[in-house]
Amino acid sequence: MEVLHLAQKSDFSSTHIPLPSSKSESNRVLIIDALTEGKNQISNLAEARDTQTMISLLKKNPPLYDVLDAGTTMRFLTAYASITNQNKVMTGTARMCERPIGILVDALRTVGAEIHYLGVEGYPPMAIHGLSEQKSDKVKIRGDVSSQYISAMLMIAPLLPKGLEIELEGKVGSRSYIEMTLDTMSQFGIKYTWEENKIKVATQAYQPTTFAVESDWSGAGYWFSLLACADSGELFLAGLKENSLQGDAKVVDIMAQLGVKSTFQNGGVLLQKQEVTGLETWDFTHCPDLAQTIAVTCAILGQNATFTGLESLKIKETDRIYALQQELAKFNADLKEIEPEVYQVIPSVTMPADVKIHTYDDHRMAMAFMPLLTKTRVSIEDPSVVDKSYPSFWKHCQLAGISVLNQA
Ligand SMILES: O=C(O)C1=C[C@@H](OP(=O)(O)O)[C@@H](O)[C@H](O)C1
Ligand SMILES: C=C(OP(=O)(O)O)C(=O)O
Repeated sequence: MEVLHLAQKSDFSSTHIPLPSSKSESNRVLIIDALTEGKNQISNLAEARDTQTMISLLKKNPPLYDVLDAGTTMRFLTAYASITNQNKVMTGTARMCERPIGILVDALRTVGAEIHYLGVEGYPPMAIHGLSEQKSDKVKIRGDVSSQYISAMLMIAPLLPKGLEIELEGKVGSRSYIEMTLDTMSQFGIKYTWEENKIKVATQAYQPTTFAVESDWSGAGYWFSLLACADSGELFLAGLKENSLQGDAKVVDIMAQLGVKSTFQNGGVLLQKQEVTGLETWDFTHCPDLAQTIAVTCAILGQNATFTGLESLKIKETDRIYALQQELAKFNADLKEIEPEVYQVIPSVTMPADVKIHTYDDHRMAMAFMPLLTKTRVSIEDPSVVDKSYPSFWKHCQLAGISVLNQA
């Protein structure tokens, strides 16, 4: 297995990081663009594998949509293939076939799509035979498993002959991603209402528009974390906006408590060190992709923070709770469940002279543990795992002056 060695370093003076674009925004505009038959001017699409897979599947339109490990690509294309009345087989990596999709399939079947499971009920692979007639204009979707099912239904809603009312049932997680979907749809001229737990979208046409994808706030988080853990320095993150569509922009507020000051300027954010005030508790329900980043930062900084809202982490690229516990233990830290669904970060008291991080086929495991290099020598197994969202991540580490040594 390939392993990357990162030398210890703790000063990052004036580095400019040309962040990659957001894969979440990219995958939404690609679906909307396909539904408006490509009359839009879209720029800054993500280099992320999840987005490149979406581009290639939409362009080549093969009978088998193999999305690899991309959750949004799987969920959004399942709805897209249904509304465009195509016969498709949807599949992905072994892990993708363990990530549930039954809630979306049930919603699509309710509106009239014909979908069959080819393996285990409720999970990919599935065969889609399209949606020839709309059976219902109302669906109920539980909100506590994945918001991607709701986003997928929302993006096809304007094209349904009778429009769609989605009733969100129970607790709604990753709400910021539903808002991102609706905000993006608005930019393409779509009107909707969201009152209490009902979102209504009438039949209407997407209007061609110009859309520039913003840099990725989830990817930005690793640089905030690096500076939080460093002794000194300054980093500039390019292409981030103060009024972002992305919920992970919350990292600004979290990191303000963990010693990083953010100043929006020159089309990006300047990060500077400031005093750590301490992060006591944080609810990650609406920004789950920041959880690994903040857990590792707290473990390194000696912060006993309490985390909630981690329920969805177990069904992502890997079981991220288990993966975090295993890897934090390598430098004597932990993420301990102190009561059901309440976790406490137990920080490291003694740091080994080197730590080897296993990455569990999860890009965020590789990137979240990178800041450990401020305290010790780090090696990262299977470093190309970052390609899912941030293929230039290790090059950007080199830009920051980190010595990165690749070994087979
Ligand atoms: O809609 C999106 O772009 C995403 C929604 C979130 O997933 P869940 O809704 O499954 O939590 C997030 O974790 C994922 O990285 C991207
Ligand atoms: C969970 C993620 O992605 P997805 O669900 O789209 O595979 C992620 O990028 O952290």
